[in-house]
Amino acid sequence: MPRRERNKFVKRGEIIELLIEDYAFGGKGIGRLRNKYGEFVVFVPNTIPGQTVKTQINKSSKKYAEGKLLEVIKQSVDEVEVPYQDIPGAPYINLPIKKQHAYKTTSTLELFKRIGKIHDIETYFDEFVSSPSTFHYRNKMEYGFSAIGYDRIKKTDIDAFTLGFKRRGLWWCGENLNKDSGLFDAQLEDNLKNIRNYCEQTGLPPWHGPKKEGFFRYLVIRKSYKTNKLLFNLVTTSYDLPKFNLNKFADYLIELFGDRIAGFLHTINDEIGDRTIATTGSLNLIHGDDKIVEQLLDLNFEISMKSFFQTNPKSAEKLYSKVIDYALENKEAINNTVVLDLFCGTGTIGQILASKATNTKIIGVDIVASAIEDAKENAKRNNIQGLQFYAADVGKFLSEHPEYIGKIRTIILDPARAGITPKTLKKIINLNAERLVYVSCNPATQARDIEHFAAAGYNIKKLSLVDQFPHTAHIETVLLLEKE
Ligand SMILES: C[S@@+](CC[C@H](N)C(=O)[O-])C[C@H]1O[C@@H](n2cnc3c(N)ncnc32)[C@H](O)[C@@H]1O
Repeated sequence: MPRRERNKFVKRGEIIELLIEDYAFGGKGIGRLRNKYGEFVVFVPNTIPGQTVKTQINKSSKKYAEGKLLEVIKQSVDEVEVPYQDIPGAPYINLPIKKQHAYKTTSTLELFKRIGKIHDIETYFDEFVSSPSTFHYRNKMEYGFSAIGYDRIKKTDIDAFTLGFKRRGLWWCGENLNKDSGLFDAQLEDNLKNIRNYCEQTGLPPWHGPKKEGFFRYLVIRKSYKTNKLLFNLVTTSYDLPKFNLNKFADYLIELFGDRIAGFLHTINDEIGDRTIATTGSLNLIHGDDKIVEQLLDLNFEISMKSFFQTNPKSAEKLYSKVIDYALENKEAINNTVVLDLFCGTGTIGQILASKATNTKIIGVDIVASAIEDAKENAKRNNIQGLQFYAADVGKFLSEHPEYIGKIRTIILDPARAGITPKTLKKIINLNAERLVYVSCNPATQARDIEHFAAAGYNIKKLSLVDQFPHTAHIETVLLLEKE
């Protein structure tokens, strides 16, 4: 085995105090250790420049180290108080939104320089698109039950009945959400403690992570901003189910939320994996409807518990508008042509584009069959013509349809976080389209792919950043690429 090179500053496992001086892409705070040998960088995820933190080093190489955040010893002068319960999913909630935007912009542009080798990326920077709502923007939340809690004063695990989120970095340990986190629905989250009390009083056990046993597992809620309705899904194991009255629980939810309840579903998940939806097991409707309706740019979308839908619909409207603007910039390359919408999910982009273009045929491709079913249903409901959807792997689809080579002028790409595989990327390049609109939820993989597109003659024309998830490190990017 090759010998791991050591540095002269810090060892794995060591606990140190560190001043965070800078921000790197993906929400990593940068601290620096200095001694007679020079300067050494330590990354600490989920920290803010100006904070002094206690961190435990979990990666250490010759060039840099990375630590896990244990405690914020001193806050940054930039931090402000907010009236919400702090949760691991919103590490930057105390940082004013303008500062968050500035960190996201500089760190993303830096990434395009470093990974994508686009050293003049600023020249193509179009705009930073803010989320219309800074708080209460999410339309879905998954809360977990846990038999292990955490005593913040004694700093130790305790036996408990918790409903909320995992404690940051401790997969086995839950923490109660006792009030609004500022991200989802305030009424729902202010009532979560009542739901927890109701469940605890049944005497049935919450899930015990290490033992992989228990009855209550998750409570998943979807919200429609169009109708203000809530769709509930309680996930439990099956063994104690005869002791739990699902209809009575539905009545309790109605007592709490009245006619805001769209429906209540129950999922049986006996698998030990940490997922809400089991591959085996069942999803049963106990009360009301199994879907909610959401509106995006005047189109209606029916969303079931399982289907993918953008988590911040108001910001998704802005994201999609940007994609459509870039696509329609050259109308000649859209109207009366065939456009490929690759990695199309529930087909939202294709539907919006078809409704705004003239005589355009849009072919949507996604690997998830249920997303394609939803895409077809939604297109029918919105009465949009000219769309064809295929459930297939994009690479395989392109191999099976050589007739598109040289015939496509515009392609929309919106892959998952992993980006585009090298083989599929080659096939996309092979289509020889004039223009690509590439949307990404992970600019690191997008920047990697851009280097290949650039080598094939595609130049960046415009780049926009869209803030779909305020208070997190996530950022979505939209790129317009054109062939020389
Ligand atoms: C970011 S989502 C796209 C969302 C979509 N544009 C929308 O607005 O609904 C990425 C999509 O890529 C799909 N996907 C992942 N790997 C794929 C593959 N190899 N072939 C086709 N689709 C794939 C996923 O199922 C997912 O729906």
